[in-house]
Amino acid sequence: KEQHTELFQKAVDFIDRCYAELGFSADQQQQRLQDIENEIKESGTYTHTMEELSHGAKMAWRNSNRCIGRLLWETLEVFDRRDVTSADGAFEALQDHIRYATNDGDIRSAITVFPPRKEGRDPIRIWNHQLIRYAGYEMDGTIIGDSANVAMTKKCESLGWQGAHTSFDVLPLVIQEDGQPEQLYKIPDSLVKEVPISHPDIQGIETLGIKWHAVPIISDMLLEIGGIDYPMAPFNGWYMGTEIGARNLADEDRYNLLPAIAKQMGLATNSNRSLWIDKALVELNIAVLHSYHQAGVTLVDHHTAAKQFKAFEKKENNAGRPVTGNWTWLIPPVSPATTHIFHKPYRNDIVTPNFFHQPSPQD
Ligand code: HEM
Ligand SMILES: N/C(=N/c1cccc(CO[C@@H]2CCNC2)c1)c1cccs1
Repeated sequence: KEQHTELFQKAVDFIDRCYAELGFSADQQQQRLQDIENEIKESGTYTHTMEELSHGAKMAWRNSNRCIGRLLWETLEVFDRRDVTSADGAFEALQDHIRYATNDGDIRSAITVFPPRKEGRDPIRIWNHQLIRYAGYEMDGTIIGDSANVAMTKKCESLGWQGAHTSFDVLPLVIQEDGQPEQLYKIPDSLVKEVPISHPDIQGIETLGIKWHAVPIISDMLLEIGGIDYPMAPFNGWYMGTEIGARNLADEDRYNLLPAIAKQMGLATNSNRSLWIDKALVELNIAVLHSYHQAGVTLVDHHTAAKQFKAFEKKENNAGRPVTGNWTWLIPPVSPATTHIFHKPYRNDIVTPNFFHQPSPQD
């Protein structure tokens, strides 16, 4: 059938490049393609070997146009959990991922791959955007916690979850087996490493009681490799400081902390021209970088990250691979024009393997 041909074509394209990169011979490649053709004819799909899955996941990171952290694409730890089909089993695997990635602060980049989509059905899905995120509560006009997560918080409450209503309640995981009602799982507190935010010079900032979690673990994107879709493949790296200091804690429709920082700095906030917002923003980002360093938690500043991305560009050119990128995401939200990225264009061509946004399980 034509969709078998389409799938086989995607497999050929992937195996060609993957086996060339892994140094396999033309014969090994031909033999593998023959096996894949037979498997597709028999079952309508095909199963990646451990090696194909591992290298495919690394290629997907390397092809992520919006990612500034791609220099380290080959260091990704890949956990093959295609054996997991129950929500309970998935919860165990997710706890293993959090433990491995956190590594007491010396963060290790990892991805856990759960079973692929089969005949249009997803064996198992996670509803969370990231494994560790803070609840957001709407209380008569004001919001407590992370306003980005108000809907997810409501979803968890509808499933019986009750948060403590602090600004930093870690949300439970919502996991759904195909055709089953979604289930709630509380991540043990001992697994959630957090960093209290203080400033090296401005003492008052510590009194604000701000903190953030150590490890970002994206759990709602789809990993596509050679025509096979993996709708549940949570992956983590470490944060770039600006994500926390210039967006999560600074955006007006997130924690909106710039006025509070300015107050601790004794800045007048009644004139734009004084650039008080910019002064508060820089000091908050200094505080984030200082705090993660103090806590021994891996974090990269946006200048270092940009230099690493430059090294990635050079490495890819030497490998004869074009670098694709999404400029609007690659430039950092603080001092973008001080990085080389700002001053050059990038082609935003989509190359697979890659990570894609997908409808959330409730859609
Ligand atoms: C190792 C340290 C890493 C750093 C510092 C880093 C940094 C970043 C940053 C700053 C963004 C933009 C996020 C935003 O603006 O909201 C991003 C996007 C992205 N990163 Fe990385 N990254 C790292 C590792 C990884 C890993 C291990 C993967 C996957 C295996 C990955 C895949 C992606 C993807 C797919 C996006 C785009 C997400 C979207 O479209 O919503 N990154 N990265
Ligand atoms: N540092 C990171 N940052 C992000 C990477 C991908 C996505 C996100 C969150 O994206 C949200 C949607 C747009 N901005 C917030 C953050 C990483 C997460 C997982 C591996 S590295």
